[in-house]
Amino acid sequence: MGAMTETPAPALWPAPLADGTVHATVTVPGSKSVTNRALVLAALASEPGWVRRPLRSRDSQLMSDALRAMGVGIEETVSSSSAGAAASGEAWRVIPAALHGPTTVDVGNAGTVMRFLPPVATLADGDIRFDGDPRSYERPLGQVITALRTLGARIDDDGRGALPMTVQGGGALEGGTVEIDASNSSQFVSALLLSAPRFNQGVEVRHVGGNLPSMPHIRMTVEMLRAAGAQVDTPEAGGEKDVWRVAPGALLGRDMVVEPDLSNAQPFLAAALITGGTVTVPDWPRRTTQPGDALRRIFTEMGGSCELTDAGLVFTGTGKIHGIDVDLSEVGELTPGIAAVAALADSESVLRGVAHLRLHETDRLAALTKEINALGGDVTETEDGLRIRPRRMHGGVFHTYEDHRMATAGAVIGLAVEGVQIENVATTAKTLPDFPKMWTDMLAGDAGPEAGAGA
Ligand SMILES: O=C(O)C1=C[C@@H](OP(=O)(O)O)[C@@H](O)[C@H](O)C1
Ligand SMILES: C=C(OP(=O)(O)O)C(=O)O
Repeated sequence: MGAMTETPAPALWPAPLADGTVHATVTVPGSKSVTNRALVLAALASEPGWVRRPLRSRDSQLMSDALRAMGVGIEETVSSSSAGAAASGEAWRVIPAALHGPTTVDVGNAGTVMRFLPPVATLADGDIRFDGDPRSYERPLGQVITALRTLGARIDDDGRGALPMTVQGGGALEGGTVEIDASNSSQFVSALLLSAPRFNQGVEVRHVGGNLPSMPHIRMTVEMLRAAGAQVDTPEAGGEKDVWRVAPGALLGRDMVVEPDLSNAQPFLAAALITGGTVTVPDWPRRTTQPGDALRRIFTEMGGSCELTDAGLVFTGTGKIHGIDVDLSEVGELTPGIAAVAALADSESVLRGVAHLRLHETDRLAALTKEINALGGDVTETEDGLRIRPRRMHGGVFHTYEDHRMATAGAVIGLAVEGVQIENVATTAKTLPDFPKMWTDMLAGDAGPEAGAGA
């Protein structure tokens, strides 16, 4: 209906060029994956619990809004506890309740919400409709829908194996044994396991199919379930390969402290690597299931060095960046950031094992190839990843396809290439709403909510 109704083009954000080496301490907000699992487990518990230092972002907001819509109480508090730093700061009190519909869950473009909540909805009394961003209609969900039907659920969908759909919650789910092909997303396995203590028979999930990606995220699910009191059998604990079992039983209301999001630390560590500077990330866990921990190894192989100290992870670059030949199937969400660094390296890189990234926020293999090449780079898609030959790049618009990790990858390239403009940098709000400010603060010498506060 004419020009007045046209949506304005998203703003362009001039990615700052680094004018020297970066030296900063960057406090990274909580992990998306841990926050959204903690919320689900707390909502399914038999007593109230706490989620401390949660991530506050679009994906975690969608998760808490959806749980609230099904009846769960989530009270947001800020505590200045004398029990130590881990207990102070933002804390969400989660008060479980009988889940009910009718309601509609907006999943946005959050894989964790669109996969983890349909099993929860089977436990609700009433219809729970699932809808989301246009991309959510394209991201695979069919394996979860079919598995839930096998376990006793009633789901009304249009037969495409994707959103939108309605779970006709019956207040309980029988559970039992189910086979799924989770080669497109580890989240299918995590989804079935997370709610399984509340299924009458628990669950036995048997993955049948190609290579299962993102295993650390499945280990995160298992560890968090166990921390909440669930009994879980895993392949690692001497069980059958690709088979997980969760026994039925009550979940405890726990006090969970969310670790910093190590995958969101990636662009900041990359800045140290590229500029030959030092970036410290406080509270880097000594032991974690987060895939971002692999950055210590990967970015060291690409030319940096790091040390885990009492101040956190101290990562130092030399300004020299080496190419890498690496299988990223376990840590797929790190691919855009690694590709950005690889485009600036002194030799070719091959990133393997990540065909499933074509089904993420956007087709990440196509998007990275197109956008890096538009700046003069030389990237080709392979069957399961990317081949990146570094070449002198120039400025231009870096499109982000509503993918937070495309935006941060573009910012990394912009540190070394003048005139890169990131289209819709606001899309980083999916998991890191303060990214533009954190980035400019880092370049000024510090970043993060506690920076400069003497913390
Ligand atoms: O369970 C999780 O929290 C996640 C699992 C992974 O998904 P895929 O297995 O679909 O790659 C990861 O990429 C995503 O960012 C978060
Ligand atoms: C793949 C990702 O997200 P999602 O949880 O939406 O799958 C990601 O954050 O890289």
